Amino acid sequence: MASMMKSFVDVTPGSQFPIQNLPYGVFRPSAGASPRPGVAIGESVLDLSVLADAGLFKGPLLAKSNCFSQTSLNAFMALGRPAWKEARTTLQKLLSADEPTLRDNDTLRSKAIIPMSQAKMEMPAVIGDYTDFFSSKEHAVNTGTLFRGSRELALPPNWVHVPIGYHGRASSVVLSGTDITRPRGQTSPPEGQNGPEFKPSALLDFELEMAVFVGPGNQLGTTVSVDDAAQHIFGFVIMNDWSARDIQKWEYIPLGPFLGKSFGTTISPWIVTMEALEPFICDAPEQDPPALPYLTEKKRFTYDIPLQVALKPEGASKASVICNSNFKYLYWTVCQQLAHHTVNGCNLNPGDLLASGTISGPDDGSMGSMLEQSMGGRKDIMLEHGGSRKFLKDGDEVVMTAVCQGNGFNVGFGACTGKILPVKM
Ligand SMILES: O=C(O)/C=C/C(=O)CC(=O)CC(=O)O
Ligand SMILES: [Ca+2]
Ligand SMILES: [Mg+2]
Repeated sequence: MASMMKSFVDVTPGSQFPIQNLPYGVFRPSAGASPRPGVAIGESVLDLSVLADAGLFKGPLLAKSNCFSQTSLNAFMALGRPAWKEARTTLQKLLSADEPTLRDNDTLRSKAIIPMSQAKMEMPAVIGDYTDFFSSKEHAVNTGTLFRGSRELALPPNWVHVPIGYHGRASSVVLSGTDITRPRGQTSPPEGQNGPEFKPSALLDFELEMAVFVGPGNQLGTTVSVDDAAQHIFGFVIMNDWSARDIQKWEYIPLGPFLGKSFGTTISPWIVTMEALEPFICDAPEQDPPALPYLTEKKRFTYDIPLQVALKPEGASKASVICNSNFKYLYWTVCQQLAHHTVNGCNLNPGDLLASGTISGPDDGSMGSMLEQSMGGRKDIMLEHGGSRKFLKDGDEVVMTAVCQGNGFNVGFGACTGKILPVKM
């Protein structure tokens, strides 16, 4: 049984990275070394390039592949689920407590397994294109009310039929830990003035999201059906879609978000695979009205992934939790998003990033942005360890985490963090 599996590598009870997880990332074992693929195990990183060099991927799909000698995971992503399953089987065997190959080979083991504290994480993939959806009904109603007035007009009439999204900016997707500079830009005319202002954003916000990396893509002019969509998804990361609400509000009609969101988007470094998430499959919300046939799944499912956001002001010793949400709340599933993205023949490529949209839940504690929590800046968000906020201040660090609680083990995502730097002169 998967839950009974144990590794010879030290994994403390409650670790986010037991042998049941094995998320993929790209890291440098030392500052001067080249980036290479690895998996997280306990407090360590297993170097897949070392295993590949030692000829330890012996299965039919990976024995001759050079995908683990690359500086990104794109080539591995492109191989598809049978190769991903082969890799997982090989890695779980090599890492298991009763398998001597790596466990008893001191030279190989010390080369292949390094402390995570020593590893410098890099972007896991070259992201060609990044799309952000808008799939939480709670978030859509909350922001719609704040941006457009009444709760009745909040949800656009297309929302329950179309998984709405916008094309984001891939160049500014950055890895967890990267500082984010407060953007400046145009904002609405202040009371009594008729021209816009140009100033540092005063309404800087986070958006709690998850995103999937696309595996095998599709040719331009072809589609991926909703029931095949899962075969095109490699795995999940946590994502923070930083948003400057004052810039966004002035610019977004009629073409959607532009500079209010393209100044930085942060992802967590470890990609948790669909295989690792299997124990956390659950029902997705029922859809009313029913979706069009091309969006109707034979078996509709999503994942139970508890999410948390904490805010740590500059100099504070502790971060204050300000949101507890869950991936399972989303109305549109990742399979519906991916099928919709390709239904016009648009091609997806390995390494493309599809983000869920802000994940808000049904109660006050589960709102995935400060815009919602502060009711558009009308209410203070109290920080449990002191202070309050309406929007982000310079020096604030936002820490997003996600841990699935399994039967005797956890499957975690690590953290997606970023700190706000003052606007640059
Ligand atoms: O309601 C709006 O007009 C805007 C909403 C957003 O800013 C959300 C967006 O980026 C999509 C999402 O994260 O759900
Ligand atoms: Ca977003
Ligand atoms: Mg963004």
